[in-house]
Amino acid sequence: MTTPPAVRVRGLTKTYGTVRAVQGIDLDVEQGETLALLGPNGAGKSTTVEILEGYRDRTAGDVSVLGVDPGRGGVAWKARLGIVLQTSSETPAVTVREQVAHFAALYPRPRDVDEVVQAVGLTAQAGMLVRNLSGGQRRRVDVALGIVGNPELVFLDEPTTGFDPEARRSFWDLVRGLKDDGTTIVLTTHYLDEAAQLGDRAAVIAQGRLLEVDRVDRIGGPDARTPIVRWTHDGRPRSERTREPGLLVARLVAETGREPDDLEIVRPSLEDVYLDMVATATAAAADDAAVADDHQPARTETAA
Ligand SMILES: Nc1ncnc2c1ncn2[C@@H]1O[C@H](COP(=O)(O)OP(=O)(O)OP(=O)(O)O)[C@@H](O)[C@H]1O
Repeated sequence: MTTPPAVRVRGLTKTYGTVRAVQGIDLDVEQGETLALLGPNGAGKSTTVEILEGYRDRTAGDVSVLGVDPGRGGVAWKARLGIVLQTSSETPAVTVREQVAHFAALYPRPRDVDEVVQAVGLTAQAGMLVRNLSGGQRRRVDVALGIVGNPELVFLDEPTTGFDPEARRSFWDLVRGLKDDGTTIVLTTHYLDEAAQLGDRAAVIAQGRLLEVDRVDRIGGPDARTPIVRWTHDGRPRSERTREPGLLVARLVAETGREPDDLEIVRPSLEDVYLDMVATATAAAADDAAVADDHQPARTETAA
C-alpha cells in the first residue's frame, strides 16, 4: 500500500478581485520530504501556502493537508502543523525559554523545551528577554515556536532572512534534523542555495502557475546542468556548453599550445537554472499579454 501524500493540491485557484494570484496548481508533497517552493515576488507562493495552512480561502480546486481540507481543519489538525511565518512574531517581555515553554503548553505532544532552544542555537540566550535579542536571534525564536509542537508538517516561510552565514548553516542542520525525524517540510525561500541544500524537490511557481516540480538536481531538464567552459581568446570572451569540458579544454590547449586565458568551467547552479526558467516564463507571459491586447476591439474615439 502506498502512503498518501502529506499535501495534495489539484486545480488550486485563487483570485483577489481581478488579480489571478494562483491559476490552477497541481502539487503533491510526499510524507517526509522537503519541498522547496520557489518563485519571484508576487508569484503566488504565500497565497498557496496560506491556503494549505488554513489561513486563506481558495477560489477553486481540491486541497488536502494531512488528509484534511484546510478550509475545515479544526484545532486537532492545526496542532499537527508547524508554521513559521514571514513576519516576525511579537516580542513580549518574557525570556526565550518562557516563550517557548508557553507555546509548548498549547500542544498535546510538545517537544522538550530545552532541546528546542538548543536546536535553534539559543541556549546561551535562553534567559534573555526576547525583546532584547537581535533580529536574527528573534527569527530563531520564531522557528523554535514553529517546531515546539512536534509537528508532522512544517511550513517555513523565508526562515533564514536576516541570519548571518553561520546562523544559516546551523539552521540548515536544524532542518536536516527535523527531516531525519520524518517531518514533512514545505520551505519557501528566495535563497536558491538554501533550496539546493535542503530540498528533496523544488517547485517553481511564476505568475500563479507551476512551471516545474522535480528533484533539485534535475529541475530545468537534462540539459540545464550541462557545464559551461569560459575563456578569453584575442581579448574576446568565449563560452561553450559541453558535456565533455575536459576534452574541450584539451583541444584549446592543443590548438594554441598554451593555457587558455581566464579559463573557468562552471556547472549551472539551481539559481542559474531557476533564473532561466523564470525569465522564459515572464517573456512568454508578456507575449501572451501583447497578443491578447492585439485582439482587443479597436477603441473608437468619441468626438468631444
Ligand atoms: N490580500 C490580497 N489582496 C489582493 N491581492 C493580493 C493579496 N495578497 C496577495 N495579492 C496578490 O496576489 C499575487 C500573489 O501574491 P503572493 O503574496 O502569494 O506572492 P509571493 O509569491 O508569496 O510573493 P513574495 O515572494 O513577494 O512573498 C500578487 O500579485 C499580490 O499582489
